[in-house]
Amino acid sequence: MPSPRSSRDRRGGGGRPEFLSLVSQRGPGAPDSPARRREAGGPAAAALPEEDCMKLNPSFVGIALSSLLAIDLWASKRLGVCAAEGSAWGSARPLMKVIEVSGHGVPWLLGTCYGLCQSHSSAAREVLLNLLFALLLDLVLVAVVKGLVKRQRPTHNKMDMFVTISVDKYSFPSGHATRAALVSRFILRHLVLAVPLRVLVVLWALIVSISRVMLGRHNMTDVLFGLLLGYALYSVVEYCWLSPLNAPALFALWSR
Ligand SMILES: CC(C)=CCC/C(C)=C/CC/C(C)=C/COP(=O)(O)O
Repeated sequence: MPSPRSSRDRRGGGGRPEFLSLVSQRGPGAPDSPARRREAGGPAAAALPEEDCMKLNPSFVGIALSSLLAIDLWASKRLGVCAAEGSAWGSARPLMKVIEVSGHGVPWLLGTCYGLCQSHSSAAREVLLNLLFALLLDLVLVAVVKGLVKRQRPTHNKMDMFVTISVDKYSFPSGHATRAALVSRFILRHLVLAVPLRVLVVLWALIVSISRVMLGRHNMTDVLFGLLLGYALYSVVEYCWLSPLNAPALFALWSR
């Protein structure tokens, strides 16, 4: 019966560490396997071929990513201080839930539609119509990414959120963070506000984002990616900006 030692030697160990992933990908019997090369010749033949070195990179990237995700899970759990009534900051949970509603899709959609119905100036109508377009685009994009990535919400999350749709059982990216970044960038660009109010808008976006982790709804990477996505999405909205010139039928509809 072969001893563990002899089977390690057969894989070409000989006291030197071996990258099993490479060996097992090619198989010990493959004609160009490192083991065969060592059997065939001197030190030059024992060196790893260039294509094998290239194949090492994905595993290093994989290890780096897994470590990052592990840190993300660990830190997000520690920061989930309002995840339940009994958590360290459980008494702040009701306030966090108010902040959650302030970044929810329903109030923003209803508020924008209400504003559109009430607006009498064409400039206000144009801005609000584009805000509505931005909010809908954001909902669709977040739903698509959540459906593709299918990352589960943190285990410490209590699923007691105000109005959700089916993909909201997934957590990547945070829809609240995406909306917060998108809406705040939109407001800063299209509303004339005094500096303190502009600061307040940015603070609101940050507080909504941080509260997602504190409530235990998300891991930090969900929120960070959400913020980036929302920020980038605003550029798309600006690029596709709807106006009476490029969408006359739409504006005619709202001016009736
Ligand atoms: C018109 C239409 C389909 C409205 C749906 C509005 C709605 C229910 C949006 C969901 C908002 C929500 C709960 C997002 C989840 O946010 P996370 O930060 O937890 O990802």
